[in-house]
Amino acid sequence: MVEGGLNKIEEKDEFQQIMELIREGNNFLLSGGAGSGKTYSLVQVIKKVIEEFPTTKVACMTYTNSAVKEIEERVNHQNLNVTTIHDFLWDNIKNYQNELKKVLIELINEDGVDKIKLINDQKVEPTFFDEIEEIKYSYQGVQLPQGIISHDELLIVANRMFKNHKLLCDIIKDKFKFIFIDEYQDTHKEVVEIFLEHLNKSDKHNIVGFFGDAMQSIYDDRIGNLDDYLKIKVVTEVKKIQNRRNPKLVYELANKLRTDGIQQTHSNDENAPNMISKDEVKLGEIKFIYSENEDLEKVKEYLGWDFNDFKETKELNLTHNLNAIKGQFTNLMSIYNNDKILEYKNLIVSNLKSNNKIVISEDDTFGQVIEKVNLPMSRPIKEFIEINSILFEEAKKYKFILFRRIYLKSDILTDDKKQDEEEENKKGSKRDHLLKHLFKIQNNIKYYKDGKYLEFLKETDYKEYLKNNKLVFNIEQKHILKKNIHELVNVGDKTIEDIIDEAHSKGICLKTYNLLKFQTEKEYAYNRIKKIKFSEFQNVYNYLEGLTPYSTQHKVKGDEFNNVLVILDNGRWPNYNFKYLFENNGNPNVLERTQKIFYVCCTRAKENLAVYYQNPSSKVINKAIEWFGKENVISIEDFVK
Ligand SMILES: Nc1ncnc2c1ncn2[C@@H]1O[C@H](COP(=O)(O)OP(=O)(O)OP(=O)(O)O)[C@@H](O)[C@H]1O
Repeated sequence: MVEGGLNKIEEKDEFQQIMELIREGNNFLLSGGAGSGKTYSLVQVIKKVIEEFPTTKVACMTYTNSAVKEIEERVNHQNLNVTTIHDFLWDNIKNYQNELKKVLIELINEDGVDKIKLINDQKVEPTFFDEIEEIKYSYQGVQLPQGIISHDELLIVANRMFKNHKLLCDIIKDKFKFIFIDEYQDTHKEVVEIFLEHLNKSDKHNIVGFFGDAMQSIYDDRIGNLDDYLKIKVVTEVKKIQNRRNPKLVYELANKLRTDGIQQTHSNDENAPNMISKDEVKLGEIKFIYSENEDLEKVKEYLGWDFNDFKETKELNLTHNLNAIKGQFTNLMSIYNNDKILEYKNLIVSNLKSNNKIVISEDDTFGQVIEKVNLPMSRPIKEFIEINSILFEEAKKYKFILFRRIYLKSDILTDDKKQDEEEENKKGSKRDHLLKHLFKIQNNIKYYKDGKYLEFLKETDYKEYLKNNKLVFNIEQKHILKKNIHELVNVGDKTIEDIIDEAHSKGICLKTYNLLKFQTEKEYAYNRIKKIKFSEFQNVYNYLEGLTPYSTQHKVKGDEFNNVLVILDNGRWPNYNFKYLFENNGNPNVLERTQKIFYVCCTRAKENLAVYYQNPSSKVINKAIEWFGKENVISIEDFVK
């Protein structure tokens, strides 16, 4: 009887199986290899649920704001609420300020919650936040004493809020009968715990659905898989086996790379992008190209792809640093990523957190704190300071209470989540106020250059500028605006500071309060950044807007392109090692991480895939022959000959 029932389920396609689980009131997990059409299924399920349960609301959480936008556009229904996970959690707890304050105090005072700690691990009274009007959420560094929590803290706080408060669980279950989570494998453990454990406190009923692929879990501190929950049958798994994106050679290679045994086949759906007809799948191309020396240009020549067609042709490097060299923004990258004075400051800050004997006063400069803490410098820090002695002298003069809050990290520079102004202001944006301002200037320039005059008029502050100067927007002003933007567009060798000043004085992009705040509170960082040429910032802009052929291997998850070139260079990142991957050895964590990122990269290709390895061992070449086939393993030196 049971067997018969199971067979019946297996005959149904994944969509039908999920709908059946939903109707029976079960949580589900749709897992499937790359290109199996999980996003497509997610949209299909949302549409069906909205149709079948028209009086209920559906919450759908996904990773990036661009994914949010895509799903919203594809479904476009008032009963659907699509957000990032962080925004969803914050929206659902932010109105319970008293409880938020209590939970924060509980966490500050609790041992073992390292992420939520005050300086010197100071413990606090229950009244600690009484003076603060409201707890806020912002990406810009933790400022716990002011009641501001950031990205990572939010997850811990939200988790505790739901754990402590059954009422909150009741409210959310009442509000959303369906909660769907896309790319579940990259979700933090705290989030899964909320939905699969804490919500059970409430007797109300709702359904949680997860979509994703354990093989594509490429971030370390995330849940990775739902095996523990599947075992106790809190969630039922539905597998998607067919591949709709990749040509045959690519998905056959992907089958060899998977470590969990899932083997994909193509669908018989003639509308799928990888099908020529109902019965014939595209073959595609795969190549493993190697050389003894750095020969990337020759590799590209050999491939003959049009890398200017950056929408369909991508070169995937492991790190933003590698892309910064190719995309020519190394100066900005090194300020955001490699300021050893700030690194030293961070070490001092964490030292202070664990050492309550040193007393810091409000007037202390960074220089005075250095003397009080007397923390030895590592060699790279010493060397950096030797080369940048003037910068170090400047840094030492800043008040420590402000200087300690300066936070530069490559993530801030390379965050591509925000694409339009409305999104810019959303919580969760990693960009600092200076970068936001620079993006606004460059949007103006780009709209004008691309002939998008309506967008330009919407973006520019010119009307506000005229109002401030008691002028009206007449024909004469239109001419002046045209002249102004025309001049601004030619950035030449002007610095970031020159362009900020010029855009302001010409009324194109007025300096905001937030910019001024950055300039004064983060003067040290601003003084460094302002000297860089604006054209270098434009390179960053183009890179982040996808207007270059370069991308990181992590960033392309979920995307697809006709031609994909994967560069197998570890970029001095010890977490990854492509040699281990091909030789199947080395540190198991590094190996697993590399296997996953390589799987993600290879499965982006809709037509042609090439990987480039410099200086491989014979063991690496043998593995390449096994995976790619002898005829597809090519020495670029042979090609040149
Ligand atoms: N039923 C379908 N009919 C036609 N095309 C489909 C169908 N399902 C998916 N596709 C197409 O197949 C491709 C892969 O789908 P999708 O991006 O949803 O896969 P995915 O499982 O999310 O992949 P990944 O895990 O690699 O991100 C897309 O181009 C999508 O539009």
